[in-house]
Order: sequence, then structure tokens, then C-alpha cells
Amino acid sequence: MLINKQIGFIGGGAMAESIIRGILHAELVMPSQIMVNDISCERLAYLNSTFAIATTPDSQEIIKQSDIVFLTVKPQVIANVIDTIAPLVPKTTIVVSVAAGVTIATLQSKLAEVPIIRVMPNTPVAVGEGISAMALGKYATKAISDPVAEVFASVGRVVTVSEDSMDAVTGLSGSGPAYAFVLIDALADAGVRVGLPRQTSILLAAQTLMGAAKMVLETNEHPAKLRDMVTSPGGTTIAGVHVLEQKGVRAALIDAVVAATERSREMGKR
Ligand SMILES: NC(=O)C1=CN([C@@H]2O[C@H](COP(=O)(O)OP(=O)(O)OC[C@H]3O[C@@H](n4cnc5c(N)ncnc54)[C@H](O)[C@@H]3O)[C@@H](O)[C@H]2O)C=CC1
Ligand SMILES: O=C(O)[C@@H]1CCC=N1
Repeated sequence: MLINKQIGFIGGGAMAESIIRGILHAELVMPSQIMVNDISCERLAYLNSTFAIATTPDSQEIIKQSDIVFLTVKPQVIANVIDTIAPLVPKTTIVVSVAAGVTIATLQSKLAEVPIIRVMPNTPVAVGEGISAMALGKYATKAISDPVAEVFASVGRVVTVSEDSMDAVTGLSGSGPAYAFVLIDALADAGVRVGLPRQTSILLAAQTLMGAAKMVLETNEHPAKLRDMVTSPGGTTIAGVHVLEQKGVRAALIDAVVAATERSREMGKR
């Protein structure tokens, strides 16, 4: 399932690596179709030796070589990156930003008439189970954006959202894997606390979260209904759920998503 595009990344950190790992594993592109730029020589050497992809310390080289350019740097440095590349970006290049909080309008003001797509993916794209939300700039028609949708569809699910939902998406699914890792780690500690070996505990916790998530996605049932199916009257589960409610776990998760959403909004104001 190859796409016929050269793909460049400016910023070769955690998110770029997750996307690269995912699209190579999905065989959407060959390693020879990918080039990465980073200011860190160590990162470039690591990415080259891990994935056999081309690397360059020069971001302008990425613009020359790529049909689709992913901006995978931190939001704080994206303005500098754009200033360096803007004069060179042709209108035929598709620019995809994954930076939290950075608006299409900010990018478009420096990249006149260039098709811009803003995406909020998450790191499970590395294992083909990401969720990526896309918002299209005014020059990114459906036909132009299709190859980008294909990239993210090859490594998970894709939803199209209006740009004003992006901060909320960032707070929920962009940051969400971290919440899930905290839950898995805590459940594994709990398993150890009640006498299970660490590795068994981690396996039980992770597979339980994955199985529960899969049931929600495959049955389309409301999660509360699926929870009720586990919860026998007077049984073990209601004893556990009662403690979760007493300790405010539900409210804590809501507050976490609200805090992350507000932080994304704040980052967009700079
Ligand atoms: N990590 C995640 O789960 C997600 C991250 N994002 C977004 O992805 C972007 C990247 O985040 P991470 O990969 O986590 O950060 P990171 O810190 O792992 O990677 C950033 C990379 O950019 C490089 N870099 C810094 N300045 C540069 C420059 N001027 N030119 C070229 N490379 C430069 C750094 O050396 C580093 O390797 C951010 O904008 C973030 O909001 C979006 C969704 C999820
Ligand atoms: O923590 C961050 O700012 C980025 C955006 C979403 C996930 N990681």
C-alpha cells in the first residue's frame, strides 16, 4: 500500500519517530521516501541507523526534497523554523503541523497560499493504534489532503474536526496516552501490592485496558453499559468501583483533560 510521495520531517523527536515507525511498519512508504531534519546530530544518527532513512541538518533540504513536510518541532520553536523555510516553500508542497496550540492562521500568515493541515496525532501511531484529528487550512482541498489522511489512517484512526476543537482534542487524545500509561502503571503497582509479580501485573493491567477499549470500539455500546456487565450485585467489582468514586478518579480525569486543554489554548496565544 505505497503512496507515491516524498515525506520530510522538521524535528526528529518522539512524535516524528512514532509516525515514521508506524508508516514504515504499515508499508505505506519505503525508507527511501523519508527524510528527517533535526538540530541534534545524535537524533539524526539514531533515526538513520534505526530506520535506514535519509537525514539532514539543513531544514531547507527537507523543503527541496519533500512533497509533504511535517512540522514536528515543539510549538516554542515553530516560528523560527517557519521563518527559515517560508521563502522556499512552493505552493505545491503540503505542510502538516502537529504542534499543540499553533493555529493554521499563524502558519498561513507566513506561508501564503500553501496548503496547510493541522493534525493532532498521538504516540500510539507507532504501533498502528493512533487517533489523529485533522483540520484543513483554506488551501488544503480534500484532494490535496487525501495523502495526508492516508498517512494517518495507515497508523490508526483519523477524524476530521473543525480547528476550534483542536485544543480539546489535544487535552483528550493528544495527551491521553500519558493518562493511560499512568493508569496502567498504577494498576500494576496495585497488582504487586496484592501479591502478583511485576511483569504479570503490567501484562494484566495493559491487556485489561486494551480489551476494554476494544469492547467500546467494537460493540458501540455506552461504556457505562459495558461496566454494568462486569458489575455483579454485591460482588467484587462494585466494591472496587465504589472506591474509585469515593476517591474522585472520574473527576480527576475530567480535571486532567480540562487542564491539558487550557494549556493547549494558552500555548496558542503566544
Ligand atoms: N509527543 C506527543 O505525544 C505529541 C506531540 N505533538 C507535537 O509534536 C511536536 C513535537 O513533540 P515531541 O516529538 O514530543 O518533541 P521532542 O522534543 O521529542 O522532539 C522535538 C525535536 O525537534 C528538534 N528540534 C528543536 N529545534 C529544532 C529546529 N530548529 N529544527 C529542527 N529540529 C529541531 C529537537 O532536537 C527534537 O529532536 C510538538 O509540537 C508537540 O506539540 C503532538 C501530538 C502528540
Ligand atoms: O505534551 C505536549 O505538549 C504534547 C502535545 C500532545 C501530547 N504531547
